[in-house]
Amino acid sequence: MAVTIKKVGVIGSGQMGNGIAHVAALAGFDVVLNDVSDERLKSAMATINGHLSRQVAKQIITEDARKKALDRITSAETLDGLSDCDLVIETAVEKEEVKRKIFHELCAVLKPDAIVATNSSSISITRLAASTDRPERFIGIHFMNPVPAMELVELIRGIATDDMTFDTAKEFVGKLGKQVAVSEDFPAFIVNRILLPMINEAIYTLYEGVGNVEAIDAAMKLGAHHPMGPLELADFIGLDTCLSIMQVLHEGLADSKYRPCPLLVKYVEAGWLGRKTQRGFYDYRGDKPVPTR
Ligand SMILES: CC(=O)CC(=O)SCCNC(=O)CCNC(=O)[C@H](O)C(C)(C)COP(=O)(O)OP(=O)(O)OC[C@H]1O[C@@H](n2cnc3c(N)ncnc32)[C@H](O)[C@@H]1OP(=O)(O)O
Ligand SMILES: NC(=O)C1=CN([C@@H]2O[C@H](COP(=O)(O)OP(=O)(O)OC[C@H]3O[C@@H](n4cnc5c(N)ncnc54)[C@H](OP(=O)(O)O)[C@@H]3O)[C@@H](O)[C@H]2O)C=CC1
Repeated sequence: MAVTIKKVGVIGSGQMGNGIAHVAALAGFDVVLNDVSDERLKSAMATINGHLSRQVAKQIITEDARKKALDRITSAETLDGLSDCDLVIETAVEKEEVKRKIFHELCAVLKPDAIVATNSSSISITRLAASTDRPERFIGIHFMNPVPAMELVELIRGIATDDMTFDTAKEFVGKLGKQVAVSEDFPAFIVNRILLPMINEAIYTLYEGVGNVEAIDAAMKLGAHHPMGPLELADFIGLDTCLSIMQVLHEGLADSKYRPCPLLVKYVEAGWLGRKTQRGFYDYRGDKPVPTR
């Protein structure tokens, strides 16, 4: 049986964190948003306001709903501010050691009956659960990017996740107006097991000179009706996140077909992480994106 969720904590206020805070506040939940710096939190609040305002302009929500949603979000620079949340969703960077450290610190201050979730794109839910004091109350709630626009959320149980936690997470996702797909706890789950090898292959296609950035993206947009080309989508997801997911697939499934393309590694090493750093397969610093290869 599900328990009632009223207050939701979100750890990490990047593109996924601000999207999750946005949809949760709009659905009537109180939200506490946490990040490592005040500057990050201020920028996330401005982004959320911008996205809500766009929804007002498109008459998807009312001005009153925008104001009420913003009022429901508070920010917290430390994890202490999340202590009385009923559900905490971790959505910091896709690095296992960072997530484990967060869970260790969070569990020390969080009320014992609260549910802890991760928005990880790929990492074992069972392994992350083992770094908490409550593996039975731990679950993967994997949102898609951009959160306000995408209909799907994957739910992933770890080996110890109990039925109450699963039912509560399912009910929570339903209240956000999203559909659930249940995935077993395998590397990268369902969507990224399929999507990321396609993106990695597009990067190999570029690396081997089969086509340039423009040709590859046009081919998949016009030839396969994808809403974004694979390289544009990689920049949108974040090349650091794409590389981490490929590494989890490669290590977790021990199959060379998941080898991250060396060109993806090179872009990440250069700090060209896509839209969030203004440069990736496209350069976003001008009026319109310009391919970098
Ligand atoms: C990596 C992982 O772990 C898993 C993943 O998320 S993989 C990535 C999955 N996502 C995708 O594949 C996205 C593919 N792209 C698309 O579907 C579309 O290009 C898109 C929905 C992003 C934009 O669609 P579009 O028709 O070009 O733009 P537009 O009409 O302006 O926007 C459609 C909606 O998206 C919203 N949106 C667009 N970009 C947004 C952003 N960056 N942040 C928040 N919302 C955004 C708009 O507000 C709009 O919502 P409303 O209808 O509620 O106003
Ligand atoms: N991008 C995508 O398309 C999707 C991503 N995800 C997953 O969501 C998570 C976040 O991704 P995304 O939002 O794209 O990443 P971003 O890089 O946009 O945001 C991550 C945020 O977390 C912050 N952060 C880092 N360490 C901590 C910490 N210890 N405590 C609190 N905040 C911290 C970062 O701050 P700073 O930058 O200062 O380090 C940054 O603000 C990842 O696990 C990713 O795999 C899931 C679905 C889709």
